[in-house]
Amino acid sequence: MDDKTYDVIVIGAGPVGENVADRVVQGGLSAAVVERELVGGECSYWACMPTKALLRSGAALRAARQVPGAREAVTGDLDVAAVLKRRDAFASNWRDDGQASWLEQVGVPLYRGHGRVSSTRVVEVTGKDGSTATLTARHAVVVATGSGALVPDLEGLRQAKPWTSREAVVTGEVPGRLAIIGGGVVASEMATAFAGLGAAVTVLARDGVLPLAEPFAGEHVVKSLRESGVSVRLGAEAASVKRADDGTVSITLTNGEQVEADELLVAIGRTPNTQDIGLDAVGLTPGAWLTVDDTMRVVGEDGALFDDGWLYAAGDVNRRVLLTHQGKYQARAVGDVIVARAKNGTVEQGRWGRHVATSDERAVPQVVFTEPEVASVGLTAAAAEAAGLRIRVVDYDLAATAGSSLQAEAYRGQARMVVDEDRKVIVGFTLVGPDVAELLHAATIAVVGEVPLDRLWHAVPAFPTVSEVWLRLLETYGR
Ligand SMILES: Cc1cc2nc3c(=O)[nH]c(=O)nc-3n(C[C@H](O)[C@H](O)[C@H](O)COP(=O)(O)OP(=O)(O)OC[C@H]3O[C@@H](n4cnc5c(N)ncnc54)[C@H](O)[C@@H]3O)c2cc1C
Ligand SMILES: NC(=O)c1ccc[n+]([C@@H]2O[C@H](COP(=O)([O-])OP(=O)(O)OC[C@H]3O[C@@H](n4cnc5c(N)ncnc54)[C@H](O)[C@@H]3O)[C@@H](O)[C@H]2O)c1
Repeated sequence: MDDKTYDVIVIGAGPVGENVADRVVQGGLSAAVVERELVGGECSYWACMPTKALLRSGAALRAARQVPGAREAVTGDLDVAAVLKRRDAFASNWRDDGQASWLEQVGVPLYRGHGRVSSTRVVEVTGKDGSTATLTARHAVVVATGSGALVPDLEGLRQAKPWTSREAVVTGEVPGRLAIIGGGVVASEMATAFAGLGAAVTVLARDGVLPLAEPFAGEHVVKSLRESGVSVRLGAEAASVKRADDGTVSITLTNGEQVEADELLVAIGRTPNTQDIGLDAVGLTPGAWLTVDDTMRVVGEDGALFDDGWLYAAGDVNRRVLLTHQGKYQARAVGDVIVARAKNGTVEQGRWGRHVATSDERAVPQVVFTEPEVASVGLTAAAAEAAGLRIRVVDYDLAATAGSSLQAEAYRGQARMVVDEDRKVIVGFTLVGPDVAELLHAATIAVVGEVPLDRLWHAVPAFPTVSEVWLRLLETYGR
């Protein structure tokens, strides 16, 4: 490999890193990207895309079974081999040719290898063949190295070789019995997917299911998982794990009970990929999340700007929001602000300015692709109260709209809007129900746009759609 100088060096070509580089180049600077694995990162090959492919066939089957006429046409269960094949295709068969050639097209050189910061604005790249390159940045280095699965220090757990989300996502076989430690997003989605694929699933949800969402979201998901045969053990905490010679995994709970399974998935959150990226070489702490200011520049433990501001961190690694779309939103802001600073342009860093990721604070949309789906944006009622807002909570039964009754028999769901009473705007919105994912963006626009409730009365939902819930919520709130 050769030694080169670029305006910007990005470490990590996940969804965030590749977008930072693209934006920088669009702004007229040069950028290079360093990637140790596959261009496209976790999201493309081990997370968003393949997991949603694993979930979609089951959702389509359930939807057909809920509509008379279609129901009669469905005679069998999921074709597991076909589902896994579709999953493989959505993970591009774990080949990154497509995304690597996109980088080439947009004019971003790719350095394949492990990147480490070695000194101010300098990144050393070590290729798999041991070759090295020294890349120097004129303006900025952006760390976009993402995160990996967190595996806790539980007695016997590592020796039992548990699955993390990666092994669950790539599996070629559906285990007969799958136990899951965790009750968050990964645990809920993978319980839904593997139950649909025929596994007997046990969820050990120490802190409940989807504890950060509105409480009714977790309740709906638990009810539905249980109806599909999943054993959901709320409050159950694993104390130790042992894998027997025949492959059986035994999980001993803190109350002494035992749960047996053929595979164990650990899904309790993420850890930053900062252990071995040279942070120690510049006086930062390896293995820690990188804290940033509003323009994604790394700050020290005291909150002061790190050095002269040459080091940025975007995406999972800065822990602001661990979601692809928010990371890419940060990437657009970071790419643009680096260009602005390099050209001595104006930095728009006020609230909702071009160079800051204001939505990260209170307007993050997320869809959990469980059955039913959970789609939310902004603050839950509890979070809004904790933030000191004077709120009113408005709930509506999603099944009571004409659109939902047409969509499916025995449709179950709920909607909640959280209104800031002082400003009469929506600060949080949650929808739970089949196929609510595509309803979310209207709520995101209402929250980000801080659209006054008075004006929302003029946004008339089409009849007969599930979106009519917007009108029902306003009517419930009163005019
Ligand atoms: C199972 C699962 C499902 C998910 N589903 C969704 C979803 O449906 N929707 C959603 O929005 N989010 C989802 N997420 C979250 C999403 O995957 C992440 O938020 C997103 O991938 C973060 O992007 P990133 O670019 O910051 O990091 P990553 O995608 O982790 O990419 C980081 C890249 O940096 C590379 N890298 C790391 N260290 C180095 C180094 N030293 N040198 C060179 N390269 C390096 C890595 O190889 C990787 O390619 C899911 C996560 C999981 C685990
Ligand atoms: N559809 C999506 O948007 C999607 C899908 C999957 C993952 N993701 C993202 O990926 C990230 C990781 O997901 P995740 O589910 O691993 O993390 P998470 O933070 O969503 O959930 C982890 C859960 O594990 C529990 N927990 C923590 N420590 C534990 C312990 N020692 N024992 C038992 N339970 C414990 C927590 O209370 C929490 O409920 C999340 O930030 C999520 O947003 C998003």
